[in-house]
Amino acid sequence: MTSSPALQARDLRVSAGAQLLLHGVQVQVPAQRWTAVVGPNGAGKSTLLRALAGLQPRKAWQGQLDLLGRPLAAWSGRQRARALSWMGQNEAVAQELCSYDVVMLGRLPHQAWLAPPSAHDHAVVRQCLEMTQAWDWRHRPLAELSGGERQRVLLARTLAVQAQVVLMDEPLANLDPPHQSDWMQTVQQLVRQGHTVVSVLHELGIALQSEHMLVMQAGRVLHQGATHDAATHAALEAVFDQRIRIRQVEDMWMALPG
Ligand SMILES: Nc1ncnc2c1ncn2[C@@H]1O[C@H](COP(=O)(O)OP(=O)(O)OP(=O)(O)O)[C@@H](O)[C@H]1O
Repeated sequence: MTSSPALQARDLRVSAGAQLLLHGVQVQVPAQRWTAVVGPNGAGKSTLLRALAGLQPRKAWQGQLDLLGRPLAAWSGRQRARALSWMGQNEAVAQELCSYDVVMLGRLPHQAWLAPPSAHDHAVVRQCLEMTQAWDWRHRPLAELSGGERQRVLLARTLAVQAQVVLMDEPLANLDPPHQSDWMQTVQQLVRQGHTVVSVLHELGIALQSEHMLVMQAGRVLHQGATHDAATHAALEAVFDQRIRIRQVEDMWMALPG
């Protein structure tokens, strides 16, 4: 790894009551790269992502978590909200808010207490809604939108933070294939601009286009490394019980039925 990692977990244990969900994992997320977190249902992907985002209650985890080279605890809430943006799975967002206002929530870490949004905030919100092709329904409340439309508004909100590190849990849920492809291009653009992106993905075809991969199973990180390494492909095949095969088809890595 050439520069220091954007996110680092050392001997990270996360528990829920008496149950251990993550068993002392070591993770290094390279800066300015796209990392995909993959593995079967219940492997601990969301649990890990939430911990890296600092969203696990303090009593639920042990170990060390660093964001951009500093312990998470050393960041103020506001600093962290600017440096790291988060898109969760089935997030509770006020359904009565119109899409525009939902995306404006992404600008909160940049605004002074009770200050109205600046012209720049409005420009960023517009740009992000246009990027995810959600501008047309900016006046509609979230409750009225389809699953995919809603997801694109939430993606726009995540982008509106303009954070250095962007974490997304199953961002492709409900997106149709063209919008999945758009999402991938947005991520690649973010990385070209110097951002770090980490996404939990079940869509292995898309995950295989990432640069770095964390392969999880049963609360452990079985493997982490360059997505195109043979060892990463072997780990992927192993965690899915050899029921998939990773093959290159016309210059593109794909997951095929085993
Ligand atoms: N609050 C909780 N209390 C008890 N068990 C939990 C809790 N949160 C998660 N778990 C369990 O921890 C394990 C990992 O859950 P997690 O959501 O991290 O998995 P995942 O890899 O993201 O799964 P999926 O692909 O199905 O979304 C699962 O077995 C889940 O049931």
